[in-house]
Amino acid sequence: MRVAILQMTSSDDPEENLASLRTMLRDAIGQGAQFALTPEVTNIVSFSRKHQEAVLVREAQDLVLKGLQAEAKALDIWILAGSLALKSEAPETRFANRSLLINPEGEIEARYDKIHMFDVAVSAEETYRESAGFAPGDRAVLAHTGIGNIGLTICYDVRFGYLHRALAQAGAQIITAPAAFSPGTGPAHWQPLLQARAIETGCYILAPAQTGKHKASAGKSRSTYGHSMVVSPWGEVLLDAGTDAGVFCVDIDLAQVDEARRKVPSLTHDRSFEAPK
Ligand SMILES: O=C(O)CNC(=O)[C@H](CS)NC(=O)CCC(=O)C(=O)O
Repeated sequence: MRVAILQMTSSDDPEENLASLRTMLRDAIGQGAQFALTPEVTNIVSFSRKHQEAVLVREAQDLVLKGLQAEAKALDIWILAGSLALKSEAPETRFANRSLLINPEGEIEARYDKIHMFDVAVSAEETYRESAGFAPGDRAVLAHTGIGNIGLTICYDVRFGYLHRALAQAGAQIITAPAAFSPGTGPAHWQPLLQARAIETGCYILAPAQTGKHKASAGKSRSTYGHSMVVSPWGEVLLDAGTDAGVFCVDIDLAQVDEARRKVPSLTHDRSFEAPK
């Protein structure tokens, strides 16, 4: 199967982002892709709560999602909307950071709300408090599909290996890890974390990322690390997309999942042990 990783520099305008998605999806089809994946917060990168409140809507009303569903059907392709920022159902007033898997009929096969919130002070200049704006999910999601068993994760989740282990032990062959990784942590952490998750689980890791300097939104600008990746179940980096936006295709073969797990069956070697005191 050929997968297309759509590396983007999303702006704070969902319509503009949908327009560039349409162009990139045609490029992906031209390259023969059967599954296209977009980064975290594909529909909007903005640090302004006020702006997000003004433009974001609930899942059922979201035009980027509707647009992607129409494209999936028209182009006969699977699409992972890595994540969309969406309004939640009342009484929750924070947004949802939701990953949605769309099949070639344009139907939503699976949805996952990011579980781990990025509440981190990387440095004095670079701090994040995702849980102020987004409500965390509390359910791991594994989609059994015609193109494999796909476990959904988002960005900061990459640091929580127990989630990936649970997905793999439930049958995942592919784990998706869309991201808007921070420039402060990316250089040291992004690639080794993805490789570790691949090696521990024997899964393909597909990690489409936001990249570059995003247009200032309400006076606040933001940069993301880029370097979208595909990592094999053996832990080899099959794609490092660098820092330019674009469409990057890689062929994957799910037989490699069985092969990696046959060589090192660590997923089946869990032991229970007394907790440390
Ligand atoms: O705020 C939004 O618009 C959407 N959410 C994000 O971009 C989130 C929280 S700020 N980013 C991450 O999780 C980066 C994790 C990371 O960089 C690390 O683990 O080092």
